[in-house]
Amino acid sequence: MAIGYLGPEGTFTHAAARELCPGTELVALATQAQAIAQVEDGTIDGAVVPVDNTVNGVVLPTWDSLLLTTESRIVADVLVPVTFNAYALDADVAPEVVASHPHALAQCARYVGSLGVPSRVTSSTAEACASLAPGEVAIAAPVCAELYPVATIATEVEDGAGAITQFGLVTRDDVRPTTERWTTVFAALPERNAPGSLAALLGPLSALGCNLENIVARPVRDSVDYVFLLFVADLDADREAAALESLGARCSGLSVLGRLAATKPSGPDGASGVPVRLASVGS
Ligand SMILES: O=C(O)C(=O)C[C@]1(C(=O)O)C=C[C@@H](O)C=C1
Repeated sequence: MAIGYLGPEGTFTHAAARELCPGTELVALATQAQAIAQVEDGTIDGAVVPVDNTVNGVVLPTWDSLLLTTESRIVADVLVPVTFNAYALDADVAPEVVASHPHALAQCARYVGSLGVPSRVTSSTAEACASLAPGEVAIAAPVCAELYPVATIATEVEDGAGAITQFGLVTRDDVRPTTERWTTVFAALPERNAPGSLAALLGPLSALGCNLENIVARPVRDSVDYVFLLFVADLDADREAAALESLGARCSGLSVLGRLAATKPSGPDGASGVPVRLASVGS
């Protein structure tokens, strides 16, 4: 059993993979696109990928990669609190460049701006530490202080405390999480050439008592069409079946990209999925 993750060691995805798949062989890969493609073609048994972040929203490269698959879907998930430190090879560094994953640079925009130097985008936060050059500052997880030969020059450099990233386990098995309630992610291609086709697709969901929590439009490759990612929350099995039937009758293509547990333990205060997101937005 081998599970891929966005490497190298010390990424937030690595932490999520250890939580979701304890005792399993973990394989470091360069991108989540590569990880999902390797699940799809059977090279690996599963992959852990970021799906949503309380600051940056849905993680588009993950969903765009899932849209290219036919067998793979998200079968389990976990929330990981995200906090960043700044590292350099030398504690007395005069910063010339700041390096990290684009999501990390965005979540630490104030600190990054205060350095007043150009950014170097890396494939992950830990990769910034692994490839750190003299004169560079890397932004990465606290655990990187133990994994890489770096000096910590600042801690908790994120703009706002309490950010959380949700990670999903992608496999080819259609195994539901052991919960009664979950958010199902449907990819639906409505019949677009008629006025009101999107409203016709979505309207019946409310009559079925389904909570449409989020909707994201993504372009369909090699076409002028868009596919809509529908995050429908608080579904039990019956309601999910009814939602599938209703959507299927009103669109030209439909697939289930995965199920995310609506309520799960995690976060420093033991708070749960959706309520955490709402609480952090409101506070
Ligand atoms: O670079 C990492 O450490 C990752 O696991 C990726 C990732 C992301 O894609 O959002 C995960 C969590 C953080 O929000 C920053 C980066």
